[in-house]
Amino acid sequence: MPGTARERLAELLGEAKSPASSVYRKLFMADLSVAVDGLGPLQFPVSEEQAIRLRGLGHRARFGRGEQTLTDPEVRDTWEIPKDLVRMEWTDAFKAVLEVMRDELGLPPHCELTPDFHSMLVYETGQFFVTHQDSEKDDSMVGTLVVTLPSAHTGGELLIEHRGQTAEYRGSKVAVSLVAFYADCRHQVLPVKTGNRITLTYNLLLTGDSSASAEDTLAGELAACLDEHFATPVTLAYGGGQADPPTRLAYLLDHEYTARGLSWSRLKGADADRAALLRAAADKAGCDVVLALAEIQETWDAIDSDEEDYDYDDYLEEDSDEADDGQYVLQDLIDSDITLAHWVGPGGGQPEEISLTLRDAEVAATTPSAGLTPYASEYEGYMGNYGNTLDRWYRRAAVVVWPRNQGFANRAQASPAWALDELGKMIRAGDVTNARDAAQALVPFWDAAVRSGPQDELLGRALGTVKGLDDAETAAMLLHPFQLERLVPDHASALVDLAAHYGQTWMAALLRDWSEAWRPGTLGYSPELLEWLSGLPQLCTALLATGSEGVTTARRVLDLSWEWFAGGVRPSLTGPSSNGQDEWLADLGRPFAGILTAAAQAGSDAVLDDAVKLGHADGDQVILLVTAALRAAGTLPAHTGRGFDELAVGCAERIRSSLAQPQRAPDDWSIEPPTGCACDLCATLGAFLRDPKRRTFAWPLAKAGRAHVHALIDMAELPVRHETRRQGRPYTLVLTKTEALFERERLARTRNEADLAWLTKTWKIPV
Ligand SMILES: O=C(O)CCC(=O)C(=O)O
Ligand SMILES: [Fe+2]
Repeated sequence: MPGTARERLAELLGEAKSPASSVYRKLFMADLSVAVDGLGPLQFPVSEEQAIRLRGLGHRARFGRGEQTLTDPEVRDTWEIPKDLVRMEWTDAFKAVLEVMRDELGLPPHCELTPDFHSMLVYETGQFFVTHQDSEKDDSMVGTLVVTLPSAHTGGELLIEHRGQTAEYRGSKVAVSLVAFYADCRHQVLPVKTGNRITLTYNLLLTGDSSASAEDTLAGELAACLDEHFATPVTLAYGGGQADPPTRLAYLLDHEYTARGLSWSRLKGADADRAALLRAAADKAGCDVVLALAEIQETWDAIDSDEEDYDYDDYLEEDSDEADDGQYVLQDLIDSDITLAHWVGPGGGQPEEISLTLRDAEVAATTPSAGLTPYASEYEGYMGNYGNTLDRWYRRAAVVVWPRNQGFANRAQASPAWALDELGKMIRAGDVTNARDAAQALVPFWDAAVRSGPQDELLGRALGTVKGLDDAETAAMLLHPFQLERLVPDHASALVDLAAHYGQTWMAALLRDWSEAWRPGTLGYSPELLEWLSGLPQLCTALLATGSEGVTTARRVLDLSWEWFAGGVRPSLTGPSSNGQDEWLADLGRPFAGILTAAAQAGSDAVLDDAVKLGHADGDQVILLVTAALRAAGTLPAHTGRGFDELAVGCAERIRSSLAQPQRAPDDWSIEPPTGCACDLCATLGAFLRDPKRRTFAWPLAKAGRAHVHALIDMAELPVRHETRRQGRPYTLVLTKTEALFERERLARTRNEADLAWLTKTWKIPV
């Protein structure tokens, strides 16, 4: 068999026929003769007359319930012919049929199924036997064989249940029917509707060694595939060389399951047999198994089949995202993503929520996902990178196998919270060396695993755990994937404990590491981070409450916060303003106030001084930022005044001088041009904007030029209307200065007056 170990494994599991639990065969009438004392040989098909005479020899059949043997025609209504009156003779065909049945029941070839005659039964019209299970009368009894003699009758079907499925068997008028079933199957005989149903029942005994069954052999082959899989380095795509052997194998089952319905005992159809085989194989290979739920997304290059028949259907279907999946023809698989989202251990129980993204080399499946029905799909028309794509989502159960000694790493990757708890347990048990070793096993995937999980919750656990490792480097490694803005007041004491344990240099490096992702200029894009800055006073209060190590730690947090905030805001304080930017600056008031308040609490003089300095920045924009911060200060826990007072004074001064500027004359149409571009077009534009007399400008300009000018005007929100007159070549761009120029300045003045009044009143600034 060619291919990788995991491909062979999938193929073996696909071919494995699950053994039947009941089987049926027919023999010729000539293969059996039955003689009954007092009646002579039976003629096949058994006539009504012979059946009546046969009944005459019998008695009501009993049935077993617990220790008792009862007769109750409500439960079992049939005639039993005393067994010592009956003699059967079979041809060799009987033995051959028993061998076939043995194979189909999944029993090993070197064993023998021996029939042990049990009873002869006659069901006359109306008689039956309700659902029951046969008692195993002998240690070697594995099942029952029911032989229905040829006779004309209807009804009297033998129903046999197994794993929620029911098989139905009927007798024949012209043949001997044989049904064999395992002793654990519940079964019943439905009422006979016409005629007589006559059966011989046998206990089926199994002799010979059944330990090396076919299943056993298959499990051995599968185990060999697992051994090879876990020992073979992975060949990376695109000539990327070789990587370590895989640490897990996820075999995808074929049915869809919900997280709640995920259970070893509720697997459907062939899934149950395959899972059982794989478990047996894993056991042989020294591996552990879990049953997981896989979320699968596949992106296919696809053709809309409607587009193929342009002439006919094109007009029928509007373009739509809602994919009628069957309408598309799949071409190539562009991308596939398989993530395990839940799992249950080998012993079952509640599914645990996890998250583990699998690599291709870790997945095997007998049925590719494309051969199943997705639970959702979405079609996207031509997007540039690819042609048309069809996204499909599947949810499949998976049996996940890993070598026993890789159990910790596998579970840890799927659930970092679990890993931290386990480390904690080892530490508490005094097993620190082991805990350190286990932590080292996390290195290859720890960052990615933490970053894809619920970081807020994890950080608390991590802070509480790493001190006990008593190893600065390992502790730093475990904390590395987190971000500074995940810190909340509840973490304060654990964090300060670490500073005390590993030293302030270690803490400084950790905090810097945590703010590494705060790239300059990302200020505008992180509402979450701005919210965190606004909450700094609470965090600092908690840190300061822990004592002097807490003060140092709080100051470090503030230094980093201020460095990033000031770096982000400074470039926006100079240059021309726009409405969008004004709004943004006003939104920064709360985080600014948060930093200042916390800095005052922690006595971070450097931060406070620098903030006051920022308040003196050139440009009127700073007024917006500072007044927003001062207004926000009212909503923060009592500020100490230091910093805020100086800012308030500076701001009031600033507003006064702005108001003292002469107002724009009614005929002054000059506009301050945007900075930043030094091209010829911008020079021409600038000259027009600055000119107090010119209101309109008809500018013949080719398309690219017009686009550049449009963009500039829109971005700087200049009070200038732009229209393109589509006449002549090139077209003419017509620019017109609008009344908004005066309106905006009037508004700014009104706002400044209001702010000044508020400042002088609330911040007690001398008028
Ligand atoms: O008569 C049959 O088909 C089955 C009888 C039976 O279930 C029994 O004897 O236990
Ligand atoms: Fe039975």
